[in-house]
This record gives sequence, structure tokens and C-alpha cells, in this order.
Amino acid sequence: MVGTASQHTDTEGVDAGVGLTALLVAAARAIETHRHDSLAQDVYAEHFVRAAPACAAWPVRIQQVPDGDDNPLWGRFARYFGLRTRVLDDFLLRSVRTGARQVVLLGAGLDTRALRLDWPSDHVVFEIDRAGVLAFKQRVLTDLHATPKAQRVPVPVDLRADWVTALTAAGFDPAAPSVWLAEGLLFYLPGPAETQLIDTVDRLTAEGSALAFEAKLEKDLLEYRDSAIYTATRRQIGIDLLHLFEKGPRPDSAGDLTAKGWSTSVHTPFDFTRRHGRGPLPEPNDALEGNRWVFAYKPRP
Ligand SMILES: C[S@@+](CC[C@H](N)C(=O)[O-])C[C@H]1O[C@@H](n2cnc3c(N)ncnc32)[C@H](O)[C@@H]1O
Repeated sequence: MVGTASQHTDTEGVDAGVGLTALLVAAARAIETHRHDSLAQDVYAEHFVRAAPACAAWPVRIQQVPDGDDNPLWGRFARYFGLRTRVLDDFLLRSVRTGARQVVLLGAGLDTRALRLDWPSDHVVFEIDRAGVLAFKQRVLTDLHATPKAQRVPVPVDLRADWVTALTAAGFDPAAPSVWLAEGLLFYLPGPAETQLIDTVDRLTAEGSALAFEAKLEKDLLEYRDSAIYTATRRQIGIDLLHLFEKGPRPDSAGDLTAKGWSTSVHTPFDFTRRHGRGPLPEPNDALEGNRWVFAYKPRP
């Protein structure tokens, strides 16, 4: 265990610190949803943004941004989140089609895949995040009378504490194939917590399971301090992502999974920009340049 529950507060709300990053992704998904060439539809996203006093001035449509798509935050960065959402939607649905019966969203934040994707109705979606974030999410969804398309099970726990006990107590079955997602999460965890999380996913997964995660290449992240995306995020909405990211050395989690027998593939977001014909392309001093999307499969014998 990397730390204990008492060392790590899990009561932080959604409107501060790393919780606020969940709202940033929600605002990006709202903007993507309203685009004429949208890659992913999330009709709940704008309701989260509008329910959070901290985001009163945030846009939920690109038309509300004075410089529109030229804005590094609500244009380019939001398109990045829209592309990421679509690629990971496709990954999860593909994994379910090939046998996964349980979905585990690590650092689920305001992800509404349990409500908006077409799951087989007997499937279960476990959403792990801190209590404050999940309580806010539940409040908004309850007000909307939103109905999940699979069984949705929130698991309020800090991923640096004993989350395995919480997940299994919530009904997760390690013997059944599962698909796991860590979208926009790992760089908020200390390196040893990431290693432990990946080891634990390996231990809890039956053959035929799958995992996707987003990682950053090991490079001094502070080199990107003046990149357009991070500067705009800091100045426009007061979120200093580089302050929130863990800056110690990162483990090679894709390599670790390969060594454990998983089949892994590592992509840049730009691979998918080309595939979908929209999304961000590389720029000089580009904070997205070091991002990797990793897809891992635990083979059947
Ligand atoms: C950038 S948001 C991404 C949310 C979601 N995956 C998505 O893409 O919409 C990061 C999320 O990770 C959660 N998170 C960060 N550190 C965590 C921890 N130690 N335990 C549980 N959740 C954590 C935050 O509360 C936040 O909801």
C-alpha cells in the first residue's frame, strides 16, 4: 500500500485541486458534444460544468469562446480531450465485444460512459474516485434523473489507499474478464503508486482482460511550463497542471506489463488525429508531445 487512507484525504471536492481537472475534461466534452463534427457525445458534461460554482464563467460551446478554435485551452486542448474520449470509448466497447464483462474506471471523475455507451445490460461499470468528486457527480446525475445503461457502481476511495478491498466489496469479480481504464490519471499519482496500481490490475485480472492508460514520457515536465496549452489553462481558469502533476521519475508501466506477459501497444495522440481526420497536430514546445496512450491485453492461453 502506498500510504494509508488516513494519510490521504479522499474528501476533497470537485471544485479544487485535482478534482477541478475532472471539470476541465467535462467542459471539453461539452464543447466537443456541440461541434458539428463531434467525435464523442456526452450530454451530461455541460450539466456538471453548470452545477459547479467554480466554473460559472467556463464555456460549454466553442461559440462562447471569443477566439474560438484559436484558443489553446478551449480550442486545441478541448479537441485533445474530445479525441481521447472517442478513442477510449472505442477501446472499451471493443473489449466488451471480445469478452470483458466488468469495466473499471480508475480516477473516473465525471466520466459518464456508464450512462452514454451501449453496454450489454448485465455488465457492471465500477467508478473509482475520491468521495467528494463522486458525491458531486451523483448529485448532478440524480437531479437529471439520469439512467445508466449498465449497472453503475461508484466506489469512493483514494487510489493511494486500500482500493482493492473497496472494489471487491463493491462486487468486482477477479475471476471474470474485465476492462480497465486510467484516463488522465497516472500523472497525478506518485511513481510508486502507479507501479503498485499496475501490479494490482495485473493481479486482479483474468485472462482475456484489457487495460488502457494515458502516460507521459519521462522528461522534465517543467520544460513545457511555457507551452501554449499549460499557459492558457493557468491564465484562463487558474489551473496549474504542472503544479498538480507528480514530477518525480515515472515508471515504464507499458514495459512492466509486457514483462508480465501482456500484449501492449503505445500510441501518440497524433496517430488518432490522422485516423479520425480531426484533433490536435504537433506544435513546437507542445505539452501534448510527450503524451502516450497505451493499450494492453492479457492474452488467453
Ligand atoms: C483529469 S481527471 C480525469 C477524470 C476521468 N478519468 C475523465 O477522463 O473524465 C483526474 C481524476 O483523477 C482523480 N484522482 C486523482 N488522484 C486520485 C487518487 N489518488 N485517488 C482517486 N482518484 C484520483 C481525480 O479526482 C479526478 O477525478
